[in-house]
Amino acid sequence: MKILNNPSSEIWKKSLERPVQKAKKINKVIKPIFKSVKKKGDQALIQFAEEFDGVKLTEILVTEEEIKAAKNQVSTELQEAIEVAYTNISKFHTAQKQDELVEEVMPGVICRRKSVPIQKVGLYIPGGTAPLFSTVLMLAVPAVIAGCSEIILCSPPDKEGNIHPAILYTASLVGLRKIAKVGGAQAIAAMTFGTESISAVDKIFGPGNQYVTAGKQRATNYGVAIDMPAGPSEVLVYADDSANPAFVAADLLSQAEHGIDSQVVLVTNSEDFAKKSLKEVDKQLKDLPRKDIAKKALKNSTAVVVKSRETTLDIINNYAPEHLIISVEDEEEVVDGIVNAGSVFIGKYTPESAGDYASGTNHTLPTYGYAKNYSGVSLDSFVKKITYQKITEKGLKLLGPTVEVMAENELLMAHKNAVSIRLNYLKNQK
Ligand SMILES: NC(=O)c1ccc[n+]([C@@H]2O[C@H](COP(=O)([O-])OP(=O)(O)OC[C@H]3O[C@@H](n4cnc5c(N)ncnc54)[C@H](O)[C@@H]3O)[C@@H](O)[C@H]2O)c1
Ligand SMILES: N[C@H](CO)Cc1c[nH]c[nH+]1
Ligand SMILES: [Zn+2]
Repeated sequence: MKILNNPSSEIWKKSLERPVQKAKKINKVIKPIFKSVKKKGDQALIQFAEEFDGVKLTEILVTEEEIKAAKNQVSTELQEAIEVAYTNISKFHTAQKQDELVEEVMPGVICRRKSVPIQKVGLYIPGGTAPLFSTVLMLAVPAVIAGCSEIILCSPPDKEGNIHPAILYTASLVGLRKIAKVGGAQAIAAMTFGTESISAVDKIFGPGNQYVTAGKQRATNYGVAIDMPAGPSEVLVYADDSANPAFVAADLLSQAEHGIDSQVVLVTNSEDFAKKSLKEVDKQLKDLPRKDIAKKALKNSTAVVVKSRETTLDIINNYAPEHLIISVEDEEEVVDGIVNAGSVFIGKYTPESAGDYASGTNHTLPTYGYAKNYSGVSLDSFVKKITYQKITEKGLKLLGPTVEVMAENELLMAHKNAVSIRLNYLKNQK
């Protein structure tokens, strides 16, 4: 991880570029996967599991027996931790429910808006290098609270043809029953087109590697909605001398260990603090089981030393990090200046991993700068909002002439007539 001292905006922009996503190359791989799944259904899924996951599957869907057996393989300690996380995530997502909105905008013209669940949703749970059972909570809890009627979960099988027991345990705790042993772009294609075992869905959710992310983008060509591009994890830590360099290093490493294409950034006003933090990174890295992955991610990573608060905010809002940690004395002042970030962690006792697992917020967040125009997953992601209007006789008499004038001026006489015919009818009633 290199240190940039008071760089110009050209230099910090260049240094903070995310590792290149090989979109062209990845699309070349996933195009035939989509074609094959569309044509051959389950047979293609079995073939790709053999090719990419190294296992010959006989069944795509997880059986009830497998789900029951999974519970015995998850320690009581972990079951209890999952329960705490489940409770917090449920509380925060239930609190996001919105009452139906009703507004009488003029006498007799009543407008309403109501959240209605998306019926069929597909949840992707990554399983390539780490069994992300926490992602099950992040996606399934809001899907259930929203009231989605069909929920399918896809996750890659291991070499024995199993999904990690903690993923199965968590899915069953939340009430999911349809779980498929499919990973990568083939899982996304299956949820897009449907196969014998997997129904086509209306919207696909979940993070994943570049094949999954590109697959989700491709799914949108077929009328399927997606939550957002949620790719390689990243964090930006903004810290001053009041922060603890060991805490900062631990936070940087927590996201660097996700994948070799992850990126972490430190922004600080003190060169000395930057040096201390990077020394801690080297020290803590040695003991990590995933140090080889983290080391590669750190190669894409930078510490930026800047004195001015204005430039700091410029860097953060330009980078638009998936996760932003603010560990400075006047933290709330900084919070007010943030306009682009997936999720913000405030103060030195708020590690990013608390949000990854159990604080209650959602960890499925926009990466790669998409925090500029996307939100993270929330209850809203699982509903669409239908609007309604009811116009009474009195309302039409009041509003009708406005519509007539506007329609006439747009040269759309049929639109005008739909009002005039009613107003004339009401006139003749008298
Ligand atoms: N942004 C977020 O909210 C968030 C949350 C959690 C995880 N993540 C990210 O999710 C990612 C998880 O990636 P992962 O790889 O561990 O699991 P994954 O489940 O996303 O991918 C594994 C699958 O990729 C496919 N695949 C692998 N190599 C392939 C190849 N050469 N050709 C075609 N397909 C291939 C296989 O089908 C395999 O089953 C990480 O990058 C992590 O940072 C992001
Ligand atoms: N940090 C990831 C989101 O970028 C989510 C996660 C799951 N488990 C651990 N972390
Ligand atoms: Zn994480």
